Amino acid sequence: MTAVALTRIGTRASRLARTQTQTVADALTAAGLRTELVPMTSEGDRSRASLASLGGTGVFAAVLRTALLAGECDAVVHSLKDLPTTPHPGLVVAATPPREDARDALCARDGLTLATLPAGARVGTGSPRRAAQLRTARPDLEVVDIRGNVDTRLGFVSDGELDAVILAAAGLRRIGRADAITVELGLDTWPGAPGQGVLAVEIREGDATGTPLAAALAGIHDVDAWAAATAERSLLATLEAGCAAPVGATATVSDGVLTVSGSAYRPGGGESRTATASGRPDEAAAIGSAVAADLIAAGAGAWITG
Ligand SMILES: NCc1[nH]cc(CCC(=O)O)c1CC(=O)O
Repeated sequence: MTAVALTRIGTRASRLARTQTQTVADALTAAGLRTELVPMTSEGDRSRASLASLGGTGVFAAVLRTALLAGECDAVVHSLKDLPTTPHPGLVVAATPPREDARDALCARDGLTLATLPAGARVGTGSPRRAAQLRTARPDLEVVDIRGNVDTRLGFVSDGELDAVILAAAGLRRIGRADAITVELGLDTWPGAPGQGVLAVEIREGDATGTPLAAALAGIHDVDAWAAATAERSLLATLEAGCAAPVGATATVSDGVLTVSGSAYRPGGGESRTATASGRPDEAAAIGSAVAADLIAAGAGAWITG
């Protein structure tokens, strides 16, 4: 009798990370693998310092990737929007399951909306994109820079310190806190981060072909989520921007056509540019960079590097 090898899946300790990783583990178990979660703490979780001072994009992913390469686990699950756009040597994203909600959500006290928040209301976010979108939509609000996991951020509203926070709808749904959402912000006027709502399962390159793990991951891979994420991330990479850039992107596949829209915001608010293109899903990367080139041509470059 041959025992099924154990697949160890590394995860950060936050409730969101554990829930996301468990979802993937359950799907792999259903596909016949034996799985086990291996919790890890990243510098991004330990520290309250700004993300930029910790090294920016990728601080959350770094510990998991090191453990994966060291053989301490066999797979890791990332929120794709937190993953740098440059591939990591020796590792591959082997699966993106079907996308969750790509929208941002306003979580406000007393059921308030973006339109009904009173002038001067304090709205928390640590994201330069969300801050710029807020300053553009409602220059009369006070944007407050916050850090912390999803529960910590929601706590700022329930304890009265803030009037609202903006979070990803996907994360709130995954941890069962959709009840905190007062408004889902429409992607047309409020695009989310490139890759938002998409999970990425990363494994060692050497395990990517001919293994039971690769076969099981192929079974949970969603080609539309992959095409959309590829286009959005290519847009970000062409802008030479990271997850902290004031850039939103939204791509969808419908009737075999991939449509990609990107928006860049002046960090202080008041101005933005949007560009759109469409084509075949297998041209996702090229379409994403074409949209980025249009944004640069329209003058958005200064907001990203400056
Ligand atoms: N940067 C933190 C982060 N990374 C992924 C998610 C939510 C899940 C997702 O977008 O897939 C969140 C929380 C948030 O932005 O509210």
